[in-house]
Amino acid sequence: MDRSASASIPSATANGPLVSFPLPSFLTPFIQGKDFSSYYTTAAILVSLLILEQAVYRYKKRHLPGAKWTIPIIGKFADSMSPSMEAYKRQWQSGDLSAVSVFNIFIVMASSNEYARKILNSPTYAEPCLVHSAKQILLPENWVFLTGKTHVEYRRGLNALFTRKALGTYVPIQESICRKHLARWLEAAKKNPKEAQPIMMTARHMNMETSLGVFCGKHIPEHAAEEINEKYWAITQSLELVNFPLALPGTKVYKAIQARKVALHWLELAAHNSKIAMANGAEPECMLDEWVASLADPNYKGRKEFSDHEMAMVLFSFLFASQDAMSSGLIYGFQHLADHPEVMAKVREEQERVRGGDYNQPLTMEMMDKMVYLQAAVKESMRVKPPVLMVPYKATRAFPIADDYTVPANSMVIPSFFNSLHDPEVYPNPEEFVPERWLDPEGSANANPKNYLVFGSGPHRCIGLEYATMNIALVLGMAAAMMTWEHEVTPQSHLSEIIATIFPKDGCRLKLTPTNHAQ
Ligand code: HEM
Repeated sequence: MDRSASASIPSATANGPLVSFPLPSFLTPFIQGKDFSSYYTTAAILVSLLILEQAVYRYKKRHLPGAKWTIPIIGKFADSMSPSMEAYKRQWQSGDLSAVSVFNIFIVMASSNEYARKILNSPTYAEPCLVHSAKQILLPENWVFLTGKTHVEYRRGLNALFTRKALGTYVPIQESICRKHLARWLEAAKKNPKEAQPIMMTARHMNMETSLGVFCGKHIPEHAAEEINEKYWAITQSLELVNFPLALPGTKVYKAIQARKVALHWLELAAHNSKIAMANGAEPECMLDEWVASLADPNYKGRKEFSDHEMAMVLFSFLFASQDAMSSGLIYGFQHLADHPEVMAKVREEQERVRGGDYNQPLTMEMMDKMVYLQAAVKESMRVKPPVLMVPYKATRAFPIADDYTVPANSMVIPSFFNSLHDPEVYPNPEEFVPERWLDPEGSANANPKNYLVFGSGPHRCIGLEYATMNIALVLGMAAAMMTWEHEVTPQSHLSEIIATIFPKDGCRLKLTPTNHAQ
């Protein structure tokens, strides 16, 4: 071994190791010309760090269920790259609270209703942290990252966009876009009437156009909605728990950032156009108009000035929060109705009754209110297959979540909704799709609203929940009027793919046939 070069390294490490032992010959090429002692030092530091990593993990985990040792450095990274329902269920069933570590981020999963709700309703201890890439995609100044009082105040101003009056303004936009898309689906089905087609991407496309139509009305051109839709898939794909840290060209986060730039460009333009239209005395026709009108209302208390960029960021946060969740809810809605012909028949009967046999009559909020059975079916569909399985929060300080366990400060703490929504005490036969359970006001489902965590709970509870439920009902009701659909069940139909939200693994393959009411 050539140690002659040792004189050239700093004196503090030049004296060689305290204990020497023979080195395997395969290592010698790597240490040619280097001071051997530095390798011992480096190795000792590395081993100490790895031991420390395990000790810290064990110290934080205490008695919680979870692996006794964490995989050095990466932890359960591989699992987080390819999440599966089965693995999640195992985790949730391992305990009301359980522990994992990914890249040294210590994570506490909360699966019971009590603990999930406690996290969502303890803003002094925990705040949403979304996925790792969210700040790069949404921009750090986006309102969704506000916390505490500033968040509450900002959000209060946005409530004007989801009042019953505002929702009523959106119904005609939703209806016309829905009719247009379903007619397109039927046109495409005509070319190959015997073959089922997956609705995964076509349903996403309809949702995107509906959202942009509702948010921006005529202030955004149709081709912009096409462009945003085309690029948006890059954003969905970037929503992994942990991403490659640098947004270098070619990475998923880089592509998502490019997609956001396109979306923000069009949304800013729409905000600008809405302000001009409202200043010229137009009636509100979309969400932006409702917002501008609410700011001009003399009774409105709160901040009155929002730049085009700020408005665009709010709309983009809505798109970000809704595109995947709404698509998941809608696609499972189609699948559940097709798999339960007895429910489908009741939905059709209700459509006939509420529309009085006139399928050209424009839909209104009052008509939507009368579709009680359809609404129960939508609620039940999202209970059985909750679009959002869990929401990552961060413990902003030591969080005494249970008598015998405190979540260490800066840990991730993840309330999971599945067990609450599948609690057999509240929802007997929880795996079964039974809309009737929502029709009995005294029944256990309605008596335990705290279990229905589809939209979260507490200060960050979904702001768009009424709109989302109404939109899914509107599309399914319209589809029930315009077509029949048959589900081609494959071995993958009842397995869930997790891409930010959950989807049937085969994309939900449907064979569509027009009814007499499809124009
Ligand atoms: C089926 C569709 C949807 C589902 C299942 C869903 C679910 C959720 C969930 C679970 C949360 C987190 C709640 C919490 O932390 O407690 C959330 C938050 C949020 N959702 Fe939704 N959502 C849906 C549609 C929408 C729509 C249509 C919009 C807007 C138009 C929207 C806007 C938001 C926003 C802005 C937040 C964050 C609220 C805040 O931090 O204050 N969501 N949603």
